[in-house]
Amino acid sequence: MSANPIVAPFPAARLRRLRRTPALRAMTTETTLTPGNLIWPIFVTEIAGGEGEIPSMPGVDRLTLDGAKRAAETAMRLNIPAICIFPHSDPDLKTEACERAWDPDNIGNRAIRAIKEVAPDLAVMTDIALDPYNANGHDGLVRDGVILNDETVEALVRMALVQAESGADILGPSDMMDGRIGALRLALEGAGHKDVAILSYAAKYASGFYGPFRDAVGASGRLVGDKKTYQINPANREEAMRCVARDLAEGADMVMVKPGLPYLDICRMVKDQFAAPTYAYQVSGEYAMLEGAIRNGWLKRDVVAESLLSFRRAGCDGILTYYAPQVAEMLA
Ligand SMILES: NCc1[nH]cc(CCC(=O)O)c1CC(=O)O
Repeated sequence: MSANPIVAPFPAARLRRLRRTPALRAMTTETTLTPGNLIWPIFVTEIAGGEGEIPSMPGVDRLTLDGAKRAAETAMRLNIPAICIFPHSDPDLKTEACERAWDPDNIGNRAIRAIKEVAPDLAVMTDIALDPYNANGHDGLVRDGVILNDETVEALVRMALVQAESGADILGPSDMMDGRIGALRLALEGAGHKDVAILSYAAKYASGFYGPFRDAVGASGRLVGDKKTYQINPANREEAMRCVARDLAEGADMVMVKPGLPYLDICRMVKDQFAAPTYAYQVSGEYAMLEGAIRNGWLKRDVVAESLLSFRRAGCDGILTYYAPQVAEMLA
């Protein structure tokens, strides 16, 4: 936005004139929020009795496969174009080698197929990272306390091909290893999955706001150390721009900034610099903050739509948010 608005001196300019009535306000609304802007992240469990509310995300449930199907139908009814699957996998089957990440019958892949059965037109997005299947909770393979980059990328490629085979429309690499987008794109082309899109978690920060998510997928107790050797330092902007530039150059179709609200400056920079499809993830900790305050009566529920509108104002084409169904219902 480089325009230089001309404002007449008062009283020639009375900026309140255009705020006076709902009609005038509607005419001068600059940004919009529609269900088409939303991607709905869901948690799917394979553990008997693992379904139900996530304590640190009140109002968000872990779903069974049947629950995931019902969510897909809800998304279709509400015109939410995409659902994003996060697996809650059996802790006894987590290993250091993470083999289950590329098992066609892991809960993530079963959920893709289940959703495609009932809602073939719904876009299904996945998560590509080893953490749901990793004994130590990291997104990458670990040897002697070091997160291995290149070996992890090979594992991610295996994981991605199986997800594509299972019917995923959009792959979401959330691991922050170097070189994964190029490797994924090459492998997808090679395997005939040329139309599978990649939404890269390109600017993903080492944030404290992921806490409730790690509870939701059962990774909290396991994580040894932190993710600072692969996720971006929250102090950095330029580094995020390099990550986005690199991922687009390697073949990402869309890019994401994560977390959302505390990183709106990054969203705006990405949109302005790269003019690519840009998404933000309003992460679990942001959900917990809003929902906690709302449930305590400290905030009214309309802050939810306001928070999502702020992403649109910051240049995002869409938002991954646990509030997707609630907001879509409100907008309907
Ligand atoms: N691959 C891990 C992953 N994928 C999505 C989220 C966070 C989402 C949220 O907090 O809502 C995380 C957590 C992490 O990096 O530890």
